[in-house]
Amino acid sequence: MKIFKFGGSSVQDATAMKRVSEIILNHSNCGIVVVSATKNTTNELEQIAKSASLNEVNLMQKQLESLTLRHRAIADDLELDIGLSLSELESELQMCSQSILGDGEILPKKMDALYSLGERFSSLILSSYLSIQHDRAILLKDIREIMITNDSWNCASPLIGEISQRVQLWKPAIEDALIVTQGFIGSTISGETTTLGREGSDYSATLLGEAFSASEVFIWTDVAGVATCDPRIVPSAKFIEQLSYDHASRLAQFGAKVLFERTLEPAMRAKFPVVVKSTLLPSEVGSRIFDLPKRDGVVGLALEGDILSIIGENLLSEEVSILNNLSDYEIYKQTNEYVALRILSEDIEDFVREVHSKIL
Ligand SMILES: Nc1ncnc2c1ncn2[C@@H]1O[C@H](COP(=O)(O)OP(=O)(O)O)[C@@H](O)[C@H]1O
Ligand SMILES: N[C@@H](CC(=O)OP(=O)(O)O)C(=O)O
Repeated sequence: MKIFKFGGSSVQDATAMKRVSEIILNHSNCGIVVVSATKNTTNELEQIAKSASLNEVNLMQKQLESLTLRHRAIADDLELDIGLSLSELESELQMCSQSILGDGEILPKKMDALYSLGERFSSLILSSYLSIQHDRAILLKDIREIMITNDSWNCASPLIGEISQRVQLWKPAIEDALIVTQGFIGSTISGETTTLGREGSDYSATLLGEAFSASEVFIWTDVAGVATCDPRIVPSAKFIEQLSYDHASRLAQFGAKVLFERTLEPAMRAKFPVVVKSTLLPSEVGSRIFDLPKRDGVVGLALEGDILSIIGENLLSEEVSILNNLSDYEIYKQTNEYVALRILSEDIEDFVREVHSKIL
């Protein structure tokens, strides 16, 4: 059984949802679909919380209206008859926002309750669309039934033992239906909503992969895999077809936003591959991350603020000496596995392109 995770960019509008449906149709061995909130929704929920906390009621109402209208428009474009279910979520959205009104600050616990609406809207819309497009039974499930975490609001840690017990509840359903559920969100043992950290839906998917002994977890996104650097910064960056868990983890940890930094922990424990693919170009091979033996040399670059990390294996030699020809940086940290530079140049992205062209 495979698990597919679709990020916010992959479900951003009706056209994107149709693409997702097509991909699922072409993969009958997909058993669980994990979905993120539609693109930008989680940021918008943060803006709503901010307006509420500052008691800016009119602004908050405008922001709420725009978010709900956007989701209604996607549902209309897909010709879905889910007005009542959307109304229920909209009421909860109002309630969660009202609960923050005038607080003067955003309490992390209240933010988690509000955050959860993003993934619950997108999963409702996607599952409803899949139900009318597919012959297979489609079941929308609330991941909070099984994704049990501690109460570190906004960046909760999963309770693996608890999750592995709770998945038994879903096992009969998986026999007969394709399950659609939410990434990012979870629940404490006592039933209060938590989240795994911004961008955490990748982690939700691999945690489910571990709990359900999935054969593979696919992360479907807007790029054709993990590249040697963020393609938005370095358009000539190459997609890496095969990567070790360690190298992919390090790229993620040092800023490669394509994967949430803890994504590969469950995959390493349970030893299943994680495949990163593009929803826009599904026929491209993508990147396969597995127990690949390590090879010496540079694997890729990751940028976080003004820190550029060169990731690889046995890096102390020639590769890094190339940097001697460059100015405008200082070595921040250097190990066998990575070299982190603080970029002093005004044009950070230009510096990254230069390093990439010399080193990869
Ligand atoms: N090394 C990298 N390889 C591929 N993409 C990267 C890398 N580093 C950063 N990215 C960025 O990650 C983005 C995909 O992540 P994200 O925006 O979170 O997608 P999603 O909406 O699918 O969750 C890409 O559009 C790309 O700009
Ligand atoms: N919606 C959440 C979780 C997430 O992982 O989103 P995405 O898959 O679009 O990066 C966020 O934006 O933080």
